[in-house]
Amino acid sequence: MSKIDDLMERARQLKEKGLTTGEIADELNVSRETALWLLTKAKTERPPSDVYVEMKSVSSSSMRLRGMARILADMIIEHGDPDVIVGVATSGIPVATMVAEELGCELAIYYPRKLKWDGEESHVRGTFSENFASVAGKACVIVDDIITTGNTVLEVAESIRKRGGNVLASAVLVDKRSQEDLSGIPVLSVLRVFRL
Ligand SMILES: O=P(O)(O)OC[C@H]1O[C@H](OP(=O)(O)OP(=O)(O)O)[C@H](O)[C@@H]1O
Repeated sequence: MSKIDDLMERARQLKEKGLTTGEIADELNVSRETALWLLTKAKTERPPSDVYVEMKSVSSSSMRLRGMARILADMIIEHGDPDVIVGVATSGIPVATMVAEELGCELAIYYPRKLKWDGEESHVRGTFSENFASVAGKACVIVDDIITTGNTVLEVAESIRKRGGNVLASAVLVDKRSQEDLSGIPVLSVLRVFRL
């Protein structure tokens, strides 16, 4: 099965489970336009300009993830001296844990709004887990696996600031947005995807 066929099948299965096009886009880490194309036009029209990043070869191995975490940790220390690494659920948690260990930082966990969305409530907020470190009064670095639109990082940054924390930077394995910063927050990444 080709990668496109595989993605079409995954998109179809997610749709059957009741996910919206936006949720399918998040799940597959592609743009909304690409998710819609996979669901409706992949057999007839050329795809929108987008890239699909296969993370499984890294995320299925803790040893490989540790290698990536070391690279991020090395980049983070050039940007300051964080107290707390904020891991974004779900896929950001393993790499954030390893980055925190590398840097000797505390670990906080943030559950983004979209993970709590149940299709009804529009006022749902993301939350920090009470079982991990607090961000209040601390220098924080947000760690996730991938940036697609940047909305998740911006949501986490807003929540950190509301709780009295300071955002030093965000650090991800792959940055599909490819800009130096997100509303002034430096974006550090192992790989950055540029559209030509
Ligand atoms: O830059 P954005 O457009 O906000 O997208 C990036 C977010 O999307 C992915 O999460 P996903 O919703 O797939 O959940 P997961 O962490 O459970 O894989 C990824 O892990 C980031 O958290």
